[in-house]
Amino acid sequence: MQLRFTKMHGLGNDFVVIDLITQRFKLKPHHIRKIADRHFGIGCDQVLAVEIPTQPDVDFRYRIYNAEGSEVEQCGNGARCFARYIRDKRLTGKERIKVETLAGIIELEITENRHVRVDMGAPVLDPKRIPFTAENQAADYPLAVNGVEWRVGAVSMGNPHVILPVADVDTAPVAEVGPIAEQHSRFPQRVNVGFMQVVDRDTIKLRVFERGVGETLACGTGACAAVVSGIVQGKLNPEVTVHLPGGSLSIEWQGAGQPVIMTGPATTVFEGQIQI
Ligand SMILES: N[C@H](CCC[C@H](N)C(=O)O)C(=O)O
Repeated sequence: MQLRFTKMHGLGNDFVVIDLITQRFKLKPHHIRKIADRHFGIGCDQVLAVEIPTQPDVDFRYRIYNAEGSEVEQCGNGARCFARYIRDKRLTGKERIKVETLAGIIELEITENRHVRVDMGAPVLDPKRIPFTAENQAADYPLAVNGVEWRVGAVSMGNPHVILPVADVDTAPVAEVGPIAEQHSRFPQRVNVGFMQVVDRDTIKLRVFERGVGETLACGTGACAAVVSGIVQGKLNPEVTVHLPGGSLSIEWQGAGQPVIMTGPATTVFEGQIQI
């Protein structure tokens, strides 16, 4: 079958977006792996599917698949691209759209400077719901990775994140520690691994080794999780600029029970068709 797709990225975290409303097709893991393959397919970090919602009072359903084929709960950079896609394809005339994801409903808004503002919902800090094995909820936790004891943050944005503090992201052991931490036994659903350098109370630098992908140029939910962890640890103010290798995001969190607001760009690169 020929599938129409749109290639997009959010700060270099790249996506293949497929409209499964006008194209009836059931994506299976091996399809995802072929589409995501940077040599034998199109190439991307994640595949995003646009679907009809299953819940009332929601505009669209947004399904997210990591390059390895696994379906995941949430994707921040993907959410911004999803909003841009819906707007550019004129699939809605609304300024704000409600989107159903595995992690729950998120609200997307296209701002005047073509950036996208996303209400990512409230973060989850209860270890049991991340999920993360720990006696009690804490601002940070001891975690032994490859024989080194780290003090890490653990946060879910619908998907699990562990945040490792580093003095300099440029020399952070992402390639060595990322894959080991991703599979750590205390994260039963594996985990996205963030390496966070606090520059000042309003600024961090971040690199992320993503679950099911590897290091990406940016991770939206990773940026949200890192800021939440830094605020909980008393290191950051409520509005933070997050500098990632692919660019910068604005993240805002006013505290427990409040949603995390992420604002940043979304870019369409090209359209195409793939025989699948
Ligand atoms: N790898 C993530 C999903 C994509 C998240 C990322 N691309 C973002 O922008 O949030 C996971 O397995 O939870």
